[in-house]
Amino acid sequence: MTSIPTLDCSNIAMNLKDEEISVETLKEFGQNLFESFQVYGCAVLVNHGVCNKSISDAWEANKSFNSLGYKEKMQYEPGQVTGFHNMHGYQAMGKYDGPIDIDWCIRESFRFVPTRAKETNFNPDDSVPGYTEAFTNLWEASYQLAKRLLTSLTFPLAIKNQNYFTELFEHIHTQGCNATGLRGNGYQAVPEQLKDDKFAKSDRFTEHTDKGMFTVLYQDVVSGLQVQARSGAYIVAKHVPGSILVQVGEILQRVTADKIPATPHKVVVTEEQKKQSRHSLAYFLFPDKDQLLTCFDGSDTYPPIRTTQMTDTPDKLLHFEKAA
Ligand SMILES: O=C(O)CCC(=O)C(=O)O
Ligand SMILES: [Fe+2]
Repeated sequence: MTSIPTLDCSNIAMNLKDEEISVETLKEFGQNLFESFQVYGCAVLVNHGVCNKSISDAWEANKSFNSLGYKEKMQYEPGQVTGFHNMHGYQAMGKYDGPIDIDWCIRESFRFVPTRAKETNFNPDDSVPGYTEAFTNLWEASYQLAKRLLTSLTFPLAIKNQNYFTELFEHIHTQGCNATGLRGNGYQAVPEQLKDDKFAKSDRFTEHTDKGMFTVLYQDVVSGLQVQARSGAYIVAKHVPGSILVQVGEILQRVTADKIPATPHKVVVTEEQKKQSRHSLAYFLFPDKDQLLTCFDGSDTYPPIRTTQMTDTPDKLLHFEKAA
């Protein structure tokens, strides 16, 4: 069975400063990343130089948070918020509310936005000491990686300005201006009493495309993620120790006028995996909330739209209305 290409990032790794990487090196990497996106919609990155401790600290914080009781987690649920960029906190999705008295949901997540963390009470440090610091660190490390990858993608698209994409999130560190978040996902093991329940038999995460520019995903040894290649076939995203998976989001598809299409993916579960919980960390990079998104090639493949129109309109079809 085909597998997702593994890209060796040693030459562009995060322990290297920008000035230590030649244009030729970045160009070659960008071409490989682009080709992987073209065929598979994603790429597995190894030797990326994102600090192991940042990954493991956030990983442990996420696991500890997911293992808390439902009532405790709900203290960090922000309720209704105005605007996606303000969404920071816990969300239980697919909560079981059948005849058996049990606290169980298919997927739960904590969406962490550092600038929001500074101004809200929805930070779980009382329950998981060090949570905010760990999530802030991995959020920042993922941002640095994402910037380098986006700079490399300007070459295969023949964009002269190497900062073309990175200029879309100049206000990423300013409160209230940007929705970029690190989401800690948790999929609980299916309780024995629910094993024949229709609800408990469904996928852990139904097929979807992510909305952002792209997603930087830190995966579990408990697999289940499948990614749709451009051929239409679903490919199993195996866990490669120490690796990072990058996937294309809807906004990158839009601004590249379909040159890099968004990647459908889902998380399925086998009978064996149902006995195990699963965790993942997904970093979603968004342009600034008021940024006007236009097609990079000046074409009118899609009409200009602001980031908030993409993030705050639930109907995905609207996002992909072609220009008349
Ligand atoms: O858990 C995973 O591996 C995938 C998560 C995902 O697709 C998402 O958070 O959007
Ligand atoms: Fe996703």
